[in-house]
Amino acid sequence: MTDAPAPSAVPADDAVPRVAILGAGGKMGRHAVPAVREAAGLELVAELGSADPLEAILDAGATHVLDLTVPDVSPRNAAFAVEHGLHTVIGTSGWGPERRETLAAQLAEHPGVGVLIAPNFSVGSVLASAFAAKAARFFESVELIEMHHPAKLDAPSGTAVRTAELIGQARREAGVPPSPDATERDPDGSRGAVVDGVHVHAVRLRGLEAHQEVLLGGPGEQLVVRHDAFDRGAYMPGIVLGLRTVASRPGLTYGLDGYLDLG
Ligand SMILES: NC(=O)C1=CN([C@@H]2O[C@H](COP(=O)(O)OP(=O)(O)OC[C@H]3O[C@@H](n4cnc5c(N)ncnc54)[C@H](OP(=O)(O)O)[C@@H]3O)[C@@H](O)[C@H]2O)C=CC1
Ligand SMILES: O=C(O)C1=N[C@H](C(=O)O)C[C@H](O)C1
Repeated sequence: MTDAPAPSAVPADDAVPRVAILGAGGKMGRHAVPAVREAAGLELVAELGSADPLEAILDAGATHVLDLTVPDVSPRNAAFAVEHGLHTVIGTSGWGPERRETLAAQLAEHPGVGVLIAPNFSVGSVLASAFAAKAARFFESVELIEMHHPAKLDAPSGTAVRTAELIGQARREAGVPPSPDATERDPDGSRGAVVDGVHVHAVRLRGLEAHQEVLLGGPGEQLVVRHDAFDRGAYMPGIVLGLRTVASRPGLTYGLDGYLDLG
């Protein structure tokens, strides 16, 4: 089984994170269960699904929660975990600014509790988003295409939103004007969603897993930053890293890049 890609201290025995996985029977959960079970310095104490009460987390003596559920229930799960002083790693999508603000406010009342919201656990994806953000100020135009399997519940993807936010911030800080666009008429929304000034297009296609392209355009040239996740194994090292690290980072961390030394 894969292990964490970046160095992170394996805690002493008395501080071994005791992990409850919410959504253990889902596509992500089914990979995360063996990954957590086999990771040095982590103990898996509960595998929970939608039929289980959240109190089962406490009954199992968990110190950490890994949320891999659905956008509608993830905020309720996180609020329960924080209320009970449990460090929490969230992979579920749908954590927009309002939800993050609410959670940060709750965390302020529970100093010492750490929460990581990781829109993407894949180190390659996190790097692709960082590269795109770094490049964004050098190009007039930027648009994003995210492509996923058709079972995905939300659009645009959490990764696309996070990437667009990073790009938007980089362009704002550099004083880059909006991408040029002469569109006058778009009754059917063909130009996609606009997230932080970035047009985001979502594709749902049988055969795909999780893919993203950031298109950056300047006079006479294009740079494409693309990432492909072919298998959910791509996310497991990031999950293990998150679980090993979250207790040492009180408060809210948004993005696995917060735990990676990207410079
Ligand atoms: N951050 C990242 O790197 C990644 C994030 N994701 C995100 O993770 C989430 C899960 O994805 P995926 O595994 O593909 O989705 P699935 O639909 O396969 O699984 C979701 C699981 O959530 C469970 N669930 C629903 N409600 C509850 C509840 N109240 N308590 C506990 N469990 C519940 C369901 O359990 P049951 O079967 O019992 O109903 C189901 O097994 C999505 O939001 C997805 O976008 C996906 C890939 C990577
Ligand atoms: O649902 C998925 O599959 C994925 N969801 C996450 C997202 O919304 O960004 C991460 C990855 O894209 C796979």
